[in-house]
Amino acid sequence: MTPAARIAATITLLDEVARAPRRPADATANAFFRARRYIGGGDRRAIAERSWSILRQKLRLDWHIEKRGTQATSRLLVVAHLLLAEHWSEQEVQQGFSGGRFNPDPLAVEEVSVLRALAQGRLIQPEMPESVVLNVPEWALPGYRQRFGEELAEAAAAMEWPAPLDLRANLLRCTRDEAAKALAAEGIACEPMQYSPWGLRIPDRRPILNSKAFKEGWVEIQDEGSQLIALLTGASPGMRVADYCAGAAGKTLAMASMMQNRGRIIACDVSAIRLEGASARLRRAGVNNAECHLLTPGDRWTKRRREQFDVVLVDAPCTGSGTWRRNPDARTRTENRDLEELVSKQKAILDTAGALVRPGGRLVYATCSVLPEEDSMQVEGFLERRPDFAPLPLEEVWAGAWSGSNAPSPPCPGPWLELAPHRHNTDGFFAGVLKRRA
Ligand SMILES: C[S@@+](CC[C@H](N)C(=O)[O-])C[C@H]1O[C@@H](n2cnc3c(N)ncnc32)[C@H](O)[C@@H]1O
Repeated sequence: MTPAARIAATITLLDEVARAPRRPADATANAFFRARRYIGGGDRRAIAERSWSILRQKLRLDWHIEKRGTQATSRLLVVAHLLLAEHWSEQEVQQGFSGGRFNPDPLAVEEVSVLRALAQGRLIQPEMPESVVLNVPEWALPGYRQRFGEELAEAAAAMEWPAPLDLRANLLRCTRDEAAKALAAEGIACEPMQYSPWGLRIPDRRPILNSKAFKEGWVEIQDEGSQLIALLTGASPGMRVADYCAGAAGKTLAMASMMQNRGRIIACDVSAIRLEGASARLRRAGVNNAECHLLTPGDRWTKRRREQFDVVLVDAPCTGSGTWRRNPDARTRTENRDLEELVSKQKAILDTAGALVRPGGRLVYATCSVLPEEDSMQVEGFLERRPDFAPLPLEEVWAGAWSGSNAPSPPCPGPWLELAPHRHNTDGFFAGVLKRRA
C-alpha cells in the first residue's frame, strides 16, 4: 500500500469506530481487517498502530480541531495526528490526501485551514484543560486524583505506554520453565514475571497465536494483574468455586490450574457469547473441573446455591479505567452516567454473589478500574451491609498464596491489591479479599 492508501484505510477504520460508539474499538478493528483480508501484514500493522495512536490521543486531537471551530471528523483527526504526533510537514500531509482510486480525497478548503493552523503546533499546549493535558477524561479525573494523589501525572502518563504481552503458563499442561523453553524453541523470547508465579512476559509483544505452545494450551494470554487476582482467590484442589462474572473465563482457567483440575468451578455470566468463548478456551487448556452457567433474569440458580461455595470471585463489569494502555478508546467510550450505572450494578452483583459464600469462605471483589468508587468504596459499602464479612489484609493473603519460601514482597502496601502501570507495569487492577466469619 502507498502511504496515501494507508491514510485512506485509517480514515475508513476510524469512521467505523465512530459509527459504533458503544462497541470496543478492537472488535471493530478485527471485523474491519477480517473483511479486508487483502491487506498484508505490514500494512495492517501500520494502519492499526496509527489508528490506535489516534484513539489514544483523541482528547487532545479533538481539542486542537474544535479550537478551530470545526468538528473533529476522522479525516481531520488523521490530519492533526500526522502533523502533531508524527511530525509530517504541511506539504507531506497534502500529498497524503492526493485523491485517486485508493487515496483519500484532496483536503477541502476548511480542512486546509485547519491544517495551516495546526502546522508547527505542539500536541500538548499550556492552555489545554488539565483533563486534556493528562489524557484523563472529565468523568474519570476526580477518581484518578483521589486514587493517585501526587502521582496523578505519572500514573496518567503510564496509561499511554505500550503494554507488554503477558502470558500465564498452564500448569495443567506444563511448568513455567517448560512453557518458556517451548516458546524459545519457536523463536519467541520471554522472561519470568516479577510477581506472578506462572507468568511469562514477551516484552516485544511478538504474536504467539500461531505458536504450538499457544495452540496446544501450554500458555494463555493474561495480564500479570489478572493472574494475581486469581492467585488471591486461594482456590485449591477440592474446593467449590464460583467465578461469578466469568466472561471468557480468563480467571476460571487460572483457578482450574491452581486447583489441579480437582474440585468444581462454576463459571457464570449474563453473556452467552462470552460463555461460548469460555467453553472453547476451557477445552483447549485441558480444564475438566469447570462448567459454565448462563445467568438469566429471574434465574433461581443463585438462590438455590446460597452459602455453598468456598470461594466466590466477582470480577465485576467496570469502566476499564485501568486498561487504557490496551483499550485507549475506553477513555472516550465511557461517560459519567455509565460510571454511575456501573457502580450500582457492581453493588447489586456483589450482594447477590456474596450470598453464595459459605461461612468461613472467601469473597474476592476485583475490577480493572482504578477509580475508588468502583473499587475500595464498593468493598467498604459491602462490609457495612454485611458485617459477617471482614477484610483479609493483602499481606496475609499474599503470604498464604505462596507455599514456598521465595515469595516476592506484596506489590503494594495497604489492605487491597491496587495495581497501576506506572508502579507495576501491569494494567490498573483492584482486588479486595474478604472472609465470611465461620
Ligand atoms: C471484567 S468482565 C470479566 C472478565 C473475566 N472474568 C476474565 O477474567 O476474562 C465482567 C463480566 O461481567 C459480566 N456481567 C455483567 N453483568 C453481570 C451480572 N449482572 N451478573 C454476572 N455477570 C455479569 C459481563 O458479561 C462480563 O463478562
